[in-house]
Amino acid sequence: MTKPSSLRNLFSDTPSMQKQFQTLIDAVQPVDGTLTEAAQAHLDDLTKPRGSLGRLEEIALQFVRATGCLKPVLTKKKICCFAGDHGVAIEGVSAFPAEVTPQMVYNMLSGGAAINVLASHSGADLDVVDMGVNHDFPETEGLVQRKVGRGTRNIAEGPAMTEAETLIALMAGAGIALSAHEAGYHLLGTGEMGIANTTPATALYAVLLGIAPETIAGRGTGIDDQRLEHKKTVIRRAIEINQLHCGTPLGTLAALGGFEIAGIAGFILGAASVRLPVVVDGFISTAGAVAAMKLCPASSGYLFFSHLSNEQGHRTVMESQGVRPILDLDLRLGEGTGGALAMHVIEGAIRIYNEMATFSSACVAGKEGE
Ligand SMILES: Cc1cc2ncn([C@H]3O[C@H](COP(=O)(O)O)[C@@H](O)[C@H]3O)c2cc1C
Ligand SMILES: O=C(O)c1cccnc1
Repeated sequence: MTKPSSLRNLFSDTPSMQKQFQTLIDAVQPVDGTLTEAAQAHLDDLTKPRGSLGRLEEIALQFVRATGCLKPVLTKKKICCFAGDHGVAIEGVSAFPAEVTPQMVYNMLSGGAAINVLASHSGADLDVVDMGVNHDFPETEGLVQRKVGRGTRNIAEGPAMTEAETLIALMAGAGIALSAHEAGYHLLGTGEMGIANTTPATALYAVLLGIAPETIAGRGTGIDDQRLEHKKTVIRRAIEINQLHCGTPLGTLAALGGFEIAGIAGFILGAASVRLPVVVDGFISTAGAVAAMKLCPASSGYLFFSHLSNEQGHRTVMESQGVRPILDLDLRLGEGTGGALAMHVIEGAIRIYNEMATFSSACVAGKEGE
């Protein structure tokens, strides 16, 4: 499926790409834990019993630590939906044909997809990023062109991408986050579109987290029992055939990932390098996040896991990371939909932190005995 692309030719110098990528990773600093005490004291001084806003308080603390700012601003939000095709679609692992990837990109560009509605509902701007769709799109507003190839190779037969292609996709994602930072965004969200991409996501989890793939392989777009068994076989074959390439997180991402998944991982690393928090969507976006955290553990503090996907396996993955996602709405769509919804909650938490009165400013008596 993959053909040479102009982008790939531009960056064919792998050592220099590796150097650039290392510079990006080195720029990611751990979140600022020294602010926790002051931020907690502020939360405790607001006119409410201590801790009564539960996870909103935790979210506000995390946002302060991530941004390194005791008075954080959160008004401008952007969701980037990364799109890519997958060679493994030919194995019949999805309930839908691969043509749906470009068709859904067009749908997003004309405003008709779920993510258009929910991004607009949460006041977030939306860009669709062509990381590797097997179709040439005309220049369109809202479409960011970063095509690395026209779909990955079939992971059941060998590596999805070369390490060079993976570095290009990672750096493209990082560049998009850096541009968003320059444009003044305060919070980013991930999304994805790519028929068959629950298959590489599952294979990545299995290898990066050491989880048996059959326990986390799910129905994706709605495959039946027979196709699910076949999908598990395909994933097992992909892991086996790519074993030699999976010695490092980068090698694993290249062998078993996808252009949009690598784009998401890079997007997260780019955002983390400039202390820009990212809301991670569901099952596939989380695979990009896990890859980012394996490549650079310090990036984890910048991530808000938006929701628990209904896709089989997401709970196991979240538990393995010690994460309790913000929402649990039985969503299993992707595109960034869960992230868009969780932005409401995060924005609510920051408004609470910034706008509530304190006991002294509102002349409210404190807890008896204190
Ligand atoms: C119409 C349509 C819209 C979507 N929006 C997101 N996905 C989601 O489903 C796909 C992954 O599931 P699988 O691995 O089973 O193919 C991805 O494109 C994901 O974004 C969609 C899928 C379809 C069919
Ligand atoms: O949770 C998700 O993101 C998801 C689940 C199934 C299919 N597509 C996306």
